[in-house]
This record gives sequence, structure tokens and C-alpha cells, in this order.
Amino acid sequence: MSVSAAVAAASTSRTLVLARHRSPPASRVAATSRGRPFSSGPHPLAVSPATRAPAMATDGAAAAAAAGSKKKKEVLIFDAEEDLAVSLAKYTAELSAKLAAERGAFTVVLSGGSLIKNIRKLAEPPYLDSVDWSKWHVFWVDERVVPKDHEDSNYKLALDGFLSKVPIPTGQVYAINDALSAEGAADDYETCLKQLVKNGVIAMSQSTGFPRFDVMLLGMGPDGHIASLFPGHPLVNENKKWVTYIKDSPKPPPERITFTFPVINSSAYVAMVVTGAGKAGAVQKALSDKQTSSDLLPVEMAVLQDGEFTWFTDKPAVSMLQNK
Ligand SMILES: O=C(O)[C@H](O)[C@@H](O)[C@H](O)[C@H](O)COP(=O)(O)O
Repeated sequence: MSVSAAVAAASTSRTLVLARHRSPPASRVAATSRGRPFSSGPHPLAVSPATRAPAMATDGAAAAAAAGSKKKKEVLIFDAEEDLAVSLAKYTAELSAKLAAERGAFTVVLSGGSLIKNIRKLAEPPYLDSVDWSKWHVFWVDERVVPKDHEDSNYKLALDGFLSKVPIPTGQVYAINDALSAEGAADDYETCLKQLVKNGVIAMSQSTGFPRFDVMLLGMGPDGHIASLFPGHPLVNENKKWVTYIKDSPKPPPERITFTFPVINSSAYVAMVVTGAGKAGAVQKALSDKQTSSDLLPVEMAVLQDGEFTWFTDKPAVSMLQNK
């Protein structure tokens, strides 16, 4: 049984919807995710008419759901990392066109880690020429408090792997002030965000009172952390600050700044890009209907108030889903 089929079979009792993608061969699953809200209406983002086959419902209830619901959370499963990268580039480029037209700016938040490699196709044809890079404003969901030319710097990672290859105006790339302490850098970054809200570059969420970024392109660690919000760390409960700091990160280096959950959860779109068998346990916990423990992983705390959350995964990352 293929992974896609296994996911579908395991999912029918939970009203999941399976769509098969012919090229690239991805599976698309709407996650029920323990009561997380769904709203009605069509999916507003045609990631790729060429790559999306008609939805194939796995049972009657799923068919009804597929016909009438806007799925605010979906899981894309790719056969190959190359296909994932192609689809992620298309997703981001289409959001760029849509949101830049609507707002006059496109605010993009990056994580560090393997995400940067996964967005590499944006810096290649056709997107290199078709995207209006002048509208992009780039931020980091978290950053290590190290000099910008340090090998641990998320800025350096993104610069080397992506930003140096696309013509985003340098004044629209918001690195941390690496001359400051962790606390100082977090305050400084939050002040910068507030100024950009005043200027109208960053939108505000009317429902949460926190900034509403257009898209966050995020990775997840094997322990289920996102940004620098780690399992069991008190920072996951921060509900006032926009940006905060950590000095005891379990993942080195220890000093970092990070967006808080209220900011992440106010986003318009989040792509959670997760590949590899090492992350299968956290993926299973995050996508399972069953609450296996009262302790939510940070990735499970990423619940958008009014936005669309899309998982970009590969088969090893979802390999434990059929065992739910
Ligand atoms: O600064 C960081 O450490 C990252 O921003 C971090 O949140 C990362 O995105 C995840 O750890 C996933 O990293 P991998 O995709 O490399 O596993």
C-alpha cells in the first residue's frame, strides 16, 4: 500500500479528504486537527491547476466536506524533495502576486534550518523573473544571537542560500541588530516591526491585535519546536510580546530571539515544511486526531486565528501516520 493510500485508509473515520496529484505526485489531506476551526468557501489559493487533480473523497462525509468547505489546514505529501521544492516555490510566488496586488507589499517570514534549501526554486526561472521582488519584505521568525557573518546565523544561511540570488531591496531585509544582547535584539526587532506596522508595510490583525504577516515559511525540529519555541519552555506561553528572547535554547546556539505564538498565529498563511523520518514522531502527534498527552508540542500550538496552514511534507515525515 502506498503511503498516500495508507493515510487515506487510516483517515476515513476522521473525515479526511485525499486528493491525488499527478505532477508532482503529491497527496493532499485536509487535517481535522482536534477541533481546529474550518470555514466554508473555496480554497483561495490555486497552488497549481496543473499539479492538482480533482479531490477524491474517501467516504460520503468526506465528499460533502470536500464539496462545501474551505480547508484551512491541509497536508501535502510529496514523493520527492524536488517536487516539494517546486510546489513550495509556486505556492509562495502565487501568494506574492496575490498579496502584493492587494496590499502593495508582501511580508515574508523565514525560519532557519532546512527551510532555506527548500525555497531554492524561488531563485530560479520562472520565479526569478516573474516575482515582483521589489514588494518583498523579509523577516526571521527566529534568529540566533551571533554576528551576521557567523556560520550559525539564520541571516547568513538565508543570504547565502536565497537572498543573494534574488533582487529584494536590501533595505527590505530585516536582520537583527547583532551588536545587541539577546534581550536588546528582541526589543529592537519588535520596535522595528511596530514602525513597519505604522508605515503600513506590515498589516495588523483586527481580531488579535498582533501583526499579521502575509506568509511564514517555517521548519519544525524533530522535537516539534518551531521558531525558537521549544517543548516545555515557558516562552511558549508568552502572550504579550511580539518578539522575545531565549538564553537557554536546547538547540545550540543557546541565545536567540523569536516571534511569539500570538504573532505566528495571526499570520495570513503558514507553510510548515517538514521532511525526513526524524520528524515522523512529531508529525504523527501533530496530525493525529487523538490527544495522546496533555502537553502540546509547539507545532501543535500553531493554530491560525484567521489564516491558512499548509504542511509540505515528504513520505518519510508522514511514515508514522498510518499507525495512529
Ligand atoms: O534557528 C533555528 O534553529 C530554526 O529557525 C529552527 O526553528 C528550525 O527551523 C527548526 O529547527 C527546523 O530545522 P531543520 O529543518 O533544519 O530541522
